[in-house]
Amino acid sequence: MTQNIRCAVIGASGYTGVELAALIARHPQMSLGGVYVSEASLDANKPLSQLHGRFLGLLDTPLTPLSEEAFAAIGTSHDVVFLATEHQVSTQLAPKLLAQGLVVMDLSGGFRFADADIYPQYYGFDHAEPELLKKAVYGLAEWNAESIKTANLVAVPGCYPTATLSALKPLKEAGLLDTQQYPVVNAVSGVTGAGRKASMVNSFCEVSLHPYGILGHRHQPEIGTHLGQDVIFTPHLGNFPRGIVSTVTVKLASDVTQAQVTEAYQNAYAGSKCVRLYDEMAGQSPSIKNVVGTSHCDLGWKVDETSGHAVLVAAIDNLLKGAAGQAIQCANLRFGLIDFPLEAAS
Ligand SMILES: NC(=O)C1=CN([C@@H]2O[C@H](COP(=O)(O)OP(=O)(O)OC[C@H]3O[C@@H](n4cnc5c(N)ncnc54)[C@H](OP(=O)(O)O)[C@@H]3O)[C@@H](O)[C@H]2O)C=CC1
Ligand SMILES: CC(=O)N[C@@H](CCC(=O)OP(=O)(O)O)C(=O)O
Repeated sequence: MTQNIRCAVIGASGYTGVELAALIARHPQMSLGGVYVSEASLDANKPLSQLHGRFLGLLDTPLTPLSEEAFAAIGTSHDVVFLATEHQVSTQLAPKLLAQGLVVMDLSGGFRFADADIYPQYYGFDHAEPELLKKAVYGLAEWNAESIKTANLVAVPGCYPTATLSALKPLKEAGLLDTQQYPVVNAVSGVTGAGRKASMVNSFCEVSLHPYGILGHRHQPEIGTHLGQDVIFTPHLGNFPRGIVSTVTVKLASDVTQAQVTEAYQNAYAGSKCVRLYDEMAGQSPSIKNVVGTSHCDLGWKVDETSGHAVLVAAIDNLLKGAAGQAIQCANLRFGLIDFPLEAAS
């Protein structure tokens, strides 16, 4: 049980960063070291709890501006750095942190593809570290556990891909999907998915419920790449703070039954503390209400054996299983720690 993994969080004032800091502070085998913002941040030196009142008395640590000096010193007092920063910022910071001998858990999309050609089209910049892309491990914790255990750079998946891949992969791996038909993914996210920085798009009076990024969102190739089959993905922004429901319609291979689909899920997630399977026969369905504030991924499914289609449903908290919670799951695997927060009381 004794371990003390020293953790830093860069981007700690943001929505995922503060969740990370809170999880680390409560982790029985981790300690929270530096919490950083950009050098010119308006929030530099403010206590984290001044920005996020929920953590008053729990996270009063001041935010350190990431000067060159502060950056150079991170390696002397930490084992792992969590990057809760924008994609291109992560691609600039990660190589220098790895060179300091640190393990890096990156929450951005900066290292989720081995192929650098994806970046100009879907992220709007040329990737400066194409060789490092090949070394990064995709941190979908239930599916890549063995590789994560030895990785120095983990690319924690996006929130929509976490929910959607968790629903699709058991069927794909069991050979139950019709490979000629694109799975169709419609997902709704709360507004924290867009980050803490104010913008017209995520302002309270502007958000109702609408699709966005139609046929061009960067999570479409992320899901397709890590599934091994292209999909149609349409995200929607909903007027609630946090949580994602992803509803996926698939064409199944010939003669696949409800019982086979159920068996695929049960086999894939046997022993998983994080993934919870809903019993459709009992009339339950995954919902945001049941996962917000937790690192669970709730899954449900129903097969129409006549038409050969199935509808799969996944629900997660975008800031926890969709970001900070999964990053901690990956760090637990990497350092051989207990399964906090799903094992320990939170
Ligand atoms: N929100 C979500 O649901 C999810 C987000 N992600 C990804 O996680 C990352 C963080 O997202 P989120 O928490 O929403 O973002 P936020 O916008 O809420 O926070 C960004 C953080 O980065 C800091 N920052 C900005 N520039 C720098 C810099 N150059 N150096 C150091 N710190 C910097 C900001 O502080 P300041 O500007 O004051 O310096 C702030 O603390 C992003 O890559 C996002 O795509 C992944 C999955 C889900
Ligand atoms: C509601 C909302 O805006 N969500 C974000 C996805 C957040 C996420 O998972 O982020 P990354 O892949 O960027 O790390 C979006 O659609 O861009």
